Amino acid sequence: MKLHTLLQSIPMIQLPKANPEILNIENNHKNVQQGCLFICISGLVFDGHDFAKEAVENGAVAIIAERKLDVNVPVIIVKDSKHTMAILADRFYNHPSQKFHLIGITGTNGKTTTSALIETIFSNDQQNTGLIGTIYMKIANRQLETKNTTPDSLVLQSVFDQMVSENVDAVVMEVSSHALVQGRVNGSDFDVAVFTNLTQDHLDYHHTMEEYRRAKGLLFSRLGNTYTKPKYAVLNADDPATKYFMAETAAHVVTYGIETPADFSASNIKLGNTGTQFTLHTPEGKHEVSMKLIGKFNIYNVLAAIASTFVSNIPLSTIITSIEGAKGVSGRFEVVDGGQDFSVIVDYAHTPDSLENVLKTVRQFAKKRIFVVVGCGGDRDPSKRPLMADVACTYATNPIFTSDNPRSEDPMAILRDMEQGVVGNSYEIIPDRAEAIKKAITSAESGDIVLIAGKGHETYQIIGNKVLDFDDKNVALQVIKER
Ligand SMILES: CC(=O)N[C@H]1[C@@H](OP(=O)(O)OP(=O)(O)OC[C@H]2O[C@@H](n3ccc(=O)[nH]c3=O)[C@H](O)[C@@H]2O)O[C@H](CO)[C@@H](O)[C@@H]1O[C@H](C)C(=O)N[C@@H](C)C(=O)N[C@H](CCC(=O)O)C(=O)O
Ligand SMILES: Nc1ncnc2c1ncn2[C@@H]1O[C@H](COP(=O)(O)OP(=O)(O)OP(=O)(O)O)[C@@H](O)[C@H]1O
Ligand SMILES: N[C@H](CCC[C@H](N)C(=O)O)C(=O)O
Ligand SMILES: [Mg+2]
Repeated sequence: MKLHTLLQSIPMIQLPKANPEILNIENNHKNVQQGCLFICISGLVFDGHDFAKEAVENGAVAIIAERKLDVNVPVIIVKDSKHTMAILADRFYNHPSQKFHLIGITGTNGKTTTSALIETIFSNDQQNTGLIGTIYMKIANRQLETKNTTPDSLVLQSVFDQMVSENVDAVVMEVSSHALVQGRVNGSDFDVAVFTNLTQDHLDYHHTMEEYRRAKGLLFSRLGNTYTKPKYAVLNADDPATKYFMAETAAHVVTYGIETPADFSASNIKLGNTGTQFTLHTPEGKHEVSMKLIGKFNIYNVLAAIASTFVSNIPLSTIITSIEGAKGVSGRFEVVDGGQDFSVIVDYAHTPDSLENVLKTVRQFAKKRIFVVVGCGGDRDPSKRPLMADVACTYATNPIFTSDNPRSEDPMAILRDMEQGVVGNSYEIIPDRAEAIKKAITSAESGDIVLIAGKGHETYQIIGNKVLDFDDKNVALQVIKER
């Protein structure tokens, strides 16, 4: 595409005389090749403007920047290069998200689980699907690795483009609050926006819960109806933030809930340790549902998935059959069975609310002791550390505090932050995660439960800037074998 054609999507800019063919767009100078448009982003760690010269040496034929640069290719000055990048990427790939049905999910917990359920429902409706989220991206039958839960706009639009090429009908994606603030999804044409819940996380980045809520709200405030294409905001009626999102959105509001009257709700809930039953209420009547997913929190995820696929015109019978057959997601309340006579569960709870939900669920079935192995991520919201430690001590009989991706922080300093939340309860500190898991599993006896929280599907432990192989499930299985 010619530079001038691409730049038509940006208002009030000074068009350069030169009009080179743009073969690709890049924001990391290391990836720049001949014919690229290089976009300078001032990030939190680096300033892309510092790499403009190297980008030109690598073959950049034009540059988008927020200030003048001394380079021998055209420089187009914009107010906000991150925002511009999203708009240009959408234009470069010819507006791919307008060519399929796009569902975006935001919320503190439950995004990955709900997106997996939605993807299963669309697949069972014989639709070709795409998925973008924490664990992986999927284009039809191809899986790709992800760096972020929501990729930056260049990666996102390029993946959307590949989805269009592979005739994908419906795409479900997790939309993180970081992504909304950083404009990673600007230019993406969502048809359905889903809200799971809002509880404390990421205050290192958003500072206050109000700011965090405002970030999540961007998914709904940018969603507006048009005559030809209705848009839906699927909101959790039981969460107080829903009132705020309702006021923000121009889309049709569809609600789900358990405690508060809603368009989609659940009653007669029976929570078991191998499955869950409930009566589902929908605008098309009520149905008995029996599913394998465990815990009240998963009823919320299921209701969100049911509501968003219902408004996407999937028959209710297909939706219910899919929910009843759904197996759950890797590292989310995943049972580790090495033939032992006590339960071992690996779960991705890494916020106070998710840890509380999952421990409350475990308590409902616990006959004897509950061991919980838990840590808190380094370079992430430090204010959740004492809260998570308090939750662990409140609901588990044998809490063991350990490390969970300490990153650049001293693991002991993170553990000391956790200890601040504990008053009077006993706990153990074992900084080495493998040792902590070993201690819990070797101490457990028949009828006990061991919950290993925080890393779920992750296959690494980040210590300093080293990414070491580490998998809670494998470590647990190994210890069970050696017992
Ligand atoms: C704090 C944060 O969100 N950072 C994100 C942000 O990075 P940044 O703006 O700081 O970028 P930077 O590294 O300073 O680089 C600035 C510019 O210089 C360029 N550069 C940099 C170095 C170089 O040698 N050459 C070069 O050209 C970079 O390509 C970039 O364009 O933009 C990048 C691209 O979108 C993200 O990958 C990066 O995520 C980092 C890795 C991260 O850890 N983010 C986490 C907190 C995050 O985003 N999490 C949410 C999930 C939360 C949840 O699920 O609850 C997510 O969506 O993943
Ligand atoms: N609806 C829910 N409400 C509260 N907690 C939940 C809910 N669903 C899942 N959880 C808990 O949160 C953990 C993470 O779930 P999931 O991966 O689906 O959320 P996520 O929003 O994608 O998280 P992340 O933002 O880290 O990617 C689960 O392992 C479980 O402990
Ligand atoms: N999306 C979350 C994942 C946290 C997972 C936990 N294992 C950690 O490293 O803190 C985050 O980036 O905060
Ligand atoms: Mg996720």
